[in-house]
Amino acid sequence: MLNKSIMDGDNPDLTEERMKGAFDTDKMAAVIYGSEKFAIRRREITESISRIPQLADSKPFSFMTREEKISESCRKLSVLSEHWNQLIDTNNEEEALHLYREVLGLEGHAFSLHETMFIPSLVAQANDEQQEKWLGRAKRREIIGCYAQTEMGHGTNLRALETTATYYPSTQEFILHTPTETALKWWPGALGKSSNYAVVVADLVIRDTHYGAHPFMVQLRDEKTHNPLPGITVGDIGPKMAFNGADNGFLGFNQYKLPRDHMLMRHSRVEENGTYTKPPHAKIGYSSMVKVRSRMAMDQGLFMVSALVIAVRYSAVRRQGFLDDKSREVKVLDYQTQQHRLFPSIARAYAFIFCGFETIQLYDQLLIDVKNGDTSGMSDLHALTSGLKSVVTHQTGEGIEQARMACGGHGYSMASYISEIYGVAIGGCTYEGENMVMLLQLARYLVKSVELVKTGKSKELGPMMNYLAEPDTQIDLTSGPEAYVKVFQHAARRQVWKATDKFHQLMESGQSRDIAWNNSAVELTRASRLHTRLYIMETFIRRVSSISDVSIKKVLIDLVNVHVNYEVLDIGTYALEHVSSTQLDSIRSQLYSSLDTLRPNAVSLIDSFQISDMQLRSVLGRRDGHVYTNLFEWAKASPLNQTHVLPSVNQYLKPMMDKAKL
Ligand SMILES: CC/C=C\C/C=C\C/C=C\C/C=C\CCC(=O)SCCNC(=O)CCNC(=O)[C@H](O)C(C)(C)COP(=O)(O)OP(=O)(O)OC[C@H]1O[C@@H](n2cnc3c(N)ncnc32)[C@H](O)[C@@H]1OP(=O)(O)O
Ligand SMILES: Cc1cc2nc3c(=O)[nH]c(=O)nc-3n(C[C@H](O)[C@H](O)[C@H](O)COP(=O)(O)OP(=O)(O)OC[C@H]3O[C@@H](n4cnc5c(N)ncnc54)[C@H](O)[C@@H]3O)c2cc1C
Repeated sequence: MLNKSIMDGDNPDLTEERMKGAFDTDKMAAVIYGSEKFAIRRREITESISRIPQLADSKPFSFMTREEKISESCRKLSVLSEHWNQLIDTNNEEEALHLYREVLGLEGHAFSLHETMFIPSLVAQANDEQQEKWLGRAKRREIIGCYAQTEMGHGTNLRALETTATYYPSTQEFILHTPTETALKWWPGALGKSSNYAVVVADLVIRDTHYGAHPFMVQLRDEKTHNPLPGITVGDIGPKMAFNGADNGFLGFNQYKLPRDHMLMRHSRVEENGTYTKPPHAKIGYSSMVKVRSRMAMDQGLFMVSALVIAVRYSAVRRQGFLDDKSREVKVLDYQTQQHRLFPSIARAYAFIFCGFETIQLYDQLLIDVKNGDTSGMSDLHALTSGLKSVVTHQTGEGIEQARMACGGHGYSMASYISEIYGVAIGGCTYEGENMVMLLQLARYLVKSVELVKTGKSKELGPMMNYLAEPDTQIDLTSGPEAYVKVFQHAARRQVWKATDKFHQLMESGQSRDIAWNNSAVELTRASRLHTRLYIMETFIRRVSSISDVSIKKVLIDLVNVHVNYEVLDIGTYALEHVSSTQLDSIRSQLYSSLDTLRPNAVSLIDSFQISDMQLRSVLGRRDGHVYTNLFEWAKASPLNQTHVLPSVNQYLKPMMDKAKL
């Protein structure tokens, strides 16, 4: 059996799709998740979870209030605490994240930031003694932590953070203080009600000199009573667009005393007498953000996949309208428009995940290098992950929204769960650096790269930048995916140079650097997007070329074909400089035929992600495809349907109607 999801009693339309798949979904899972070993571990973990009934949702999540969601996730976390060691290798971050996704889903929970930012901050920023003191406790979950950086008045511009940490040599203490309302920490996940510790980012002040943002380990709540400690104001910021299982919070300090050794001192130090040692790289304190950004291609790829699993499975069981055969309605997945809506997103999701593996490894390597005193890779990874987080979050948002529309009316129902996936994923456009701002960070790097080329220093170009120095060449579109890479290189190179030239010309015309930058910003962000999309395409092709299994490689080449054709058409206005409109027409025809080629493998391609029904929380996306019966059951479970006559009818509608009858 090539598609391992085939089960007796499933919806025959889905079974038919799974029979059509031309490759082994377990083998594809090994490619997606980086190794056969991890793909197997994922399945084992999912299987073990299913044997612990207390880990199941106690009722449909969509019908829960915010308080119920928070209580439910805490209940499950306490059940999990009895099983951690038997379920996962607790030192393996990917296993832990899989466990969280399966059991707790995506709406957030008390440990939302503990694994993703609190522990990584201690790993990257705390010195050995500090790690000895806190890291073990954090890993054993004796304490719950979060990452408190953003303030009500400033998230983007970290240099303007108002919270101060003033050092007093006389007492060898810092005083943490929130001088204004806008200085309140605002947004940190799991801060409001769950965390009892936080890595707090504050402006370090010693003898009236401001040294800028530095991280501090701060206890917020009493470990016995969980009450806030004196001098601390903390609470929940209220409901959000989505992610309402998490208690994003506010935090204020009133002259709160903190011992000297609570500043995280791996890279910068404050001695007892107040002498300050600066870090080996000015931005090393920003590393926790780079860590999360380096994960975002993977995490966003998986958000998009969840929506696509739902939309593709549903499209294979939803029948509406006719093609040739007028005796039976067709699966909506057979419509070219439906394929055009969904398949390019499947391709992007695969591409994002392959990029994600690469950037996660780059971050892990950077962490080792920095520990050994080598900070030279920081700028490259900062630039790469800044662009990547911006492009993948934006395209993921687009892909999920198309997946929702592809499910018609039922996509709009919470039974599909796609709106929740969208709401959580789209937050990624904002958190870890607002997308425009991060595109402009990459643009700084691109402009510097062009300046290197212009001044004859091309040899100093960073990784992935050599194409900026190359001349335009003739493109032979029949020579395979590499030709499409060339189209992207041409378009990206032209746009990067154009934006840089504009910036330079504005400065030459007398504008200050900052004003010239602002007046070139839209062109600069365009350059960053093209450069990043080129990186995604190259990574995708490189990864697929490295695969040896013939059937897996074949279907992934089909997916690459969808990707490259779609992407080049999508940047048509830029590509037109290098590709004629006749050539674009031929790319369009190739895209349509590549959609056709991919069609028989669509369900197997999304099944390969092996996302469980428990994690998916979607009636439309059920693995067994029994959508309609379960849709009715789901609606019957609505709290509104627990009584025939609502109190509001008796109180308002009935008297109103009765009065109208008089
Ligand atoms: C993992 C999640 C899994 C699932 C998700 C599920 C649900 C979601 C749940 C929760 C969300 C999770 C996490 C969210 C947490 C947060 O949002 S934490 C807060 C994040 N905040 C930000 O990202 C703030 C963004 N702002 C910045 O990073 C900086 O302010 C800035 C980079 C924009 C500017 O910094 P400045 O200090 O002012 O520097 P600059 O003058 O612009 O640049 C000077 C030079 O420094 C280089 N540089 C900047 N940053 C770095 C870096 N990190 N590393 C290396 N170099 C850096 C910059 O490029 C400049 O270089 P030049 O050579 O050009 O001078
Ligand atoms: C779901 C979620 C979870 C979060 N979790 C955390 C957390 O755990 N910890 C934490 O500390 N924070 C967290 N945050 C906060 C988040 O990191 C910030 O909201 C984010 O960095 C954006 O900053 P901002 O809100 O100040 O946006 P702003 O900077 O105010 O953005 C507003 C507009 O101004 C534009 N803009 C701002 N500066 C520039 C510029 N220099 N050039 C051009 N345009 C500019 C932006 O592009 C945007 O269009 C979270 C946010 C969300 C939504």
